[in-house]
Formats: sequence, C-alpha cells, structure tokens
Amino acid sequence: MSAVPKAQRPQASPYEGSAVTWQEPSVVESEEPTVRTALVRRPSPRLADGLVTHIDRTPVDAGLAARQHEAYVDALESAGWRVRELPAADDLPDAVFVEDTVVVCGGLAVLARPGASERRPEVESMEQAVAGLGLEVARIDGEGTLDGGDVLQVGTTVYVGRSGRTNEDAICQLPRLLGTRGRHVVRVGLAGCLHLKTAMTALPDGTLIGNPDWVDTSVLPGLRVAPEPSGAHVVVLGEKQVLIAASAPRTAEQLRDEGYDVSVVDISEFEKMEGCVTCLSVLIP
Ligand SMILES: NC(=O)NCCC[C@H](N)C(=O)O
Repeated sequence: MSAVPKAQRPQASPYEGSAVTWQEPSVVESEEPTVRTALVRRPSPRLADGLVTHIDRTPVDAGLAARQHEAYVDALESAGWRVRELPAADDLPDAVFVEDTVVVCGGLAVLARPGASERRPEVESMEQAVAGLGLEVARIDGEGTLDGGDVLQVGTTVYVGRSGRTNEDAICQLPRLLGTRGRHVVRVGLAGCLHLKTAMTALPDGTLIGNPDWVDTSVLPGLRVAPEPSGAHVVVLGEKQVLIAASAPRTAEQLRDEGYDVSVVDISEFEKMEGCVTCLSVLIP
C-alpha cells in the first residue's frame, strides 16, 4: 500500500496547527493504520537543556533547531512518509528524540523505559500515539532500561546495544516480546558512544554501516566503515532512498555513486545534543 499522497496532506508546516495531531483522537481513529507512517515531535524551546554525555556541551540555537526539524519533516514527506506529530512537550528538552521511547516491530510497539529517568515522562504520549495507530502495545518493565536508539532492526535480526542507557535486564526481555514477531535478538557491546545507532545503522540492502571503534564487530556479519562519524547514521526511506546528515558529505557522495537517492538534512543543533537523523523519528513501514 502506498502512503497518503502529498497533495492530500496539509500544505502548511505541521507546526502551524493545520496538520492532524495526536490531540485529535477522532481523526486518528478513522485513519488507515500505520502505512509508511513517521512519528515526530517538534523540538522544545529548551532543547539546550537536554542531556549530553559523550560530547562537550556547546550553545544551541532553538530557533534554528525548529527550522531544521521542519526541513527534516519535509524530507520524510517528500519521500512519501505520512508524518504524524506527537503533542509538543516543551518541558521535556530531549522529547524531540522520539526514537528513544518505542521500538515498533511487526505491528507490535514495545514502549521503552529510557535509561535516563528524566526522559521517562516522554513515553506516555508515545503510548497514546501507537495505541491510536492500532498497534499492539507492550513495554519494558521492572528494572529494565532501554532506549530505542539502541535497537537496530535488519530483516528478522534485532541488534540491541548494551549501552549506558540500555541494561541487561531489558535486553533479556526482548526475545520474549519480539520473538512473537519472528525476530531474533543479537546483543552488541558498545564503547564510547551514546547508543547503538550512534555507532551503526543499515543501508536498504541490510549492509551495516558505521564506526568500528564504537561497536563490538565480532558479533556482526560485517560492518562497512563510514568515512566520517555521522556517516554511521542512515535513515532508510525506501528501497533505494536514504536520508543522512549534512555533516556526512563523503558518505553521501559514496552512496550517490552507488545509485542511492540521498536526501541530506542539516541537523547541526540536534547533533550538539548528541542526536542524529535516526532519533528524530519513528518510522513504521
Ligand atoms: N537515539 C538517539 O540517538 N537519541 C539521541 C538522544 C540525545 C539526548 N540528548 C539524550 O542524551 O538522551
């Protein structure tokens, strides 16, 4: 099935109140569920107050971040994704990084339990969003902590990073949850970076691409070395279509030379907060 044609979507920015949002359940209920849907949340004006762990804190321009986020949303829409905006959460500075709050796999949404306790309030609105899409909902519970940024799905394999945010307890909960969808879980050791998807992602053909200094490659089938750190972050938009950050020009060039349609977005203000292109959306194919 194809996405909602762009012509049927609101023409204005989703931040200007004209787009369908999760605050309008009657509209959500009548929607076709989950077909190439992208969940996003606009950045908080307090983005600069978010967490920074592995890089130095530098000044963030919240206005520029808002414009960069709009361009990111435009890139998703141009590639045919139906973008839905979660309610603003301006008091939660890291809430724009929606990827960390859920793992969607084969009609199942596993709500995360973020490793940073200050990010846990972000999960409630994600729960409403995925339930509104008709997804089955499960959750990481007990002492388990998991950030969605530590989960990389490639075919039926689910790589899970053991990071400062995702603990052993949560990793042990995943085979039971995702096994119901025919997935098998591979635990991946990390060092020196925030999340598994900081270190590596996958191209549309399943090739892993990333930074071998940050990830235990011994458990991987192979890892294509990205020519620059942010070249490790690829969002798969389609069979031959990818999205990457403007900070990875050499990776973009390589991928274009190989025949990929490469969309490039400048996300400098999110990179200052240790974010990357993957963490700004949850894509539900
Ligand atoms: N999946 C991701 O890469 N998320 C980035 C989260 C950045 C945020 N400042 C944090 O430390 O939680």
